[in-house]
Amino acid sequence: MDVDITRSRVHGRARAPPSKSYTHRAILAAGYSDGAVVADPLVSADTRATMRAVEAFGGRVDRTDGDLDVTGFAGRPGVPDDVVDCANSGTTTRIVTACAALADGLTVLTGDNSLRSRPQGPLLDAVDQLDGRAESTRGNGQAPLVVGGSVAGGAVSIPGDVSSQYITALLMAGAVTDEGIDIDLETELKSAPYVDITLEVLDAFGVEAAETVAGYRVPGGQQYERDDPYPVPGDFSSMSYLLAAGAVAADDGGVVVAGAYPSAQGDSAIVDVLERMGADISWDREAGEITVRRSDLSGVEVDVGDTPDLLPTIAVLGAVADGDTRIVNCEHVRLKETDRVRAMATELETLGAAVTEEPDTLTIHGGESDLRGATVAGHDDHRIVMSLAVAGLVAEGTTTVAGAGHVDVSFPGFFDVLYDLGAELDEHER
Ligand SMILES: O=C(O)C1=C[C@@H](OP(=O)(O)O)[C@@H](O)[C@H](O)C1
Ligand SMILES: C=C(OP(=O)(O)O)C(=O)O
Repeated sequence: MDVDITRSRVHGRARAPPSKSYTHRAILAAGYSDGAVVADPLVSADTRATMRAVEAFGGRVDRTDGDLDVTGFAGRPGVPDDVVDCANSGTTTRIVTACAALADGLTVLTGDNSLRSRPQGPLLDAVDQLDGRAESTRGNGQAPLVVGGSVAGGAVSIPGDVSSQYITALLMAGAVTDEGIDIDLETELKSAPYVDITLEVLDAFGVEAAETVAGYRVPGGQQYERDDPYPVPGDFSSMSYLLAAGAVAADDGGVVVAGAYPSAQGDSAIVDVLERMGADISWDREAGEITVRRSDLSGVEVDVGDTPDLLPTIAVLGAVADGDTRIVNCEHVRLKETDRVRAMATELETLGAAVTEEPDTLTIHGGESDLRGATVAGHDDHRIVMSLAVAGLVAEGTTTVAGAGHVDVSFPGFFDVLYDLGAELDEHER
């Protein structure tokens, strides 16, 4: 599917979808337990991959009244009957790899083209250090993967600058090993708030884990337990597109985004970034509502070490702002569904923006008058698609975003929400 977006104004109220990161963790935590209910989950292509994995390990996931009723495998994942398809989801691949290392037999994991080009080597190496078996079938550190080995716990040393999901995966699996897992970080940890989300979800399921001087430690022999339904908060990465749309294209009362309660999500930093750029934005934390009105934006420097998923949104804001926006510490953002630094540089240039790309920095030399509608590639990446759709609201004429259906990965209904806010858009098959 492609989407044509014509320059238009937006206003009104929208609700953020539930958090993808919390939903993945809650589904797997419930899988590690006897069973639990995940309330108000994100049901999207990525979280469906995690549901499939829990079922492959012997659990069951039923949808009841919008909740997920998960029957768990009680800390003992079975050997799947078939290959586990992680589709486009890096999170699923990592948390399922560590879970598969507990099973008494082998699991084969694969996914789509993008997923099969993402780095898994450090996690495979960690499983190896724990005396498990973890191999890339092509020997290139990428999926398809073969994993197993009844890992009993131990100590691992792992880089922190490739993906925090390796740490999340080891902490979640380590709790049900005999010995627990000690994680020694070889480098600075990127995307660190995502490990905080993991610790929060573990705690909510009665599992203890903590930061140490060298990294993290999770004691073994624990049980995941949760009596009350686990409530998933709203997703700040998804909110970033709606807030950006309000900041660059709102009229009347602006855009109000509901479901914005404080949580461990680093991506709530989008509020601070917009404020620093000069946006008229206010966050009522108790009501869980953020209101943003259109204002003149100025370029700023943003370090995305903790918040890689905000890069496409900030890049578009930078293209509309006056002056330079420097997005620094972004090398790990090249390891996502696509190389998002390169993709945003390419597509913003197609729309007429001036951009300088360096290995670890993306600089956008902004100015709204420069953006002109054009056909841009979505790079089969939900975040590239959604951020370019926001650019389409301000680019002169019509912008066509190709491959727009990928929003299903994290924000199904994104274009309906944008349309309801008043965006002039047309979805069509190619
Ligand atoms: O754990 C998570 O839920 C995520 C961690 C981040 O990845 P990295 O840790 O690989 O940077 C982020 O980009 C991804 O969208 C979700
Ligand atoms: C990178 C992302 O997710 P994952 O790593 O789970 O594919 C994302 O949602 O932007």
